Amino acid sequence: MFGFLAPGSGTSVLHSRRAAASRCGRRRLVARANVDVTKFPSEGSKDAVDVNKQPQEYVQLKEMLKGVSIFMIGMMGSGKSAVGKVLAQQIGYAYIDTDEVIQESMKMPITDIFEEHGEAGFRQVESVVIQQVSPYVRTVVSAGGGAVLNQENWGHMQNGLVVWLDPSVETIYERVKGDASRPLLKVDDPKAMIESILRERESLYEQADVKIGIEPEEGIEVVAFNTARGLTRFIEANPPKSAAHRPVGL
Ligand SMILES: Nc1ncnc2c1ncn2[C@@H]1O[C@H](COP(=O)(O)OP(=O)(O)OP(=O)(O)O)[C@@H](O)[C@H]1O
Ligand SMILES: O=C(O)C1=C[C@@H](O)[C@@H](O)[C@H](O)C1
Repeated sequence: MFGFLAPGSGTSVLHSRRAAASRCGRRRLVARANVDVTKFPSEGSKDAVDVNKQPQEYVQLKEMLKGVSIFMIGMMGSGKSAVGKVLAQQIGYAYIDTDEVIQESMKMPITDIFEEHGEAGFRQVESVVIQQVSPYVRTVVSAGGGAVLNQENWGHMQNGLVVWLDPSVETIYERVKGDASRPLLKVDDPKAMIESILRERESLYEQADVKIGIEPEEGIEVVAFNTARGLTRFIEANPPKSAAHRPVGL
């Protein structure tokens, strides 16, 4: 059904009423979620590894990053949390998982959030979390698999470097098939669902600064190492513009 156009707005009255109601619901939901990422780790990892035994890639990456944060994106089960934690530990960064912050803030598991507030409600809280973590430095942020769907999230993630972990559909399925914590995969054919979600999001994941392809036999440590190498190469190819190189007057 179409509504009337509100004068000069280009949006229908019906649509704008709905939008106002949804903004109101959004404010209530976000207030209820009481998101406060400052409760989560923001300092470098306490279990920092022995630098003498550390692979050179991590030492080099840490130096080159100069504190810039890293956002891990990718499908459910791609390894964002597992790999993100290892990477954070190796380079002495803090680690934050947006799914964990959301669950803690809403005091319920993700499946319940989806049931009670729908995927849209979950996405709203997710965006608030991403916005709150975006100014952090020296942090590896594991973003939810669907965080890439929201354009504003991309704006916030541009404060750091974005890494896409990209295993095959088969590998993802093998990792998540026994796990009931992912509401989008509670369907008759989860593998077909993974395929369909990936198809829908692939062009968004492609926007990452660094893409890490993952072979089935590559364990978490190997992928973390490859991620460090990928980031190092990216920074070498795209060195940050230093103040000295900026045109005078800007
Ligand atoms: N390279 C790997 N080799 C073997 N197992 C892995 C690898 N990467 C991740 N896993 C395992 O796969 C499962 C899913 O990984 P993880 O939770 O890190 O994915 P995720 O991308 O954070 O998923 P979600 O977005 O759904 O939270 C975990 O049991 C993890 O230990
Ligand atoms: O890919 C997704 O849309 C999701 C991934 C998980 O990280 C959770 O954020 C949630 O289950 C939704």
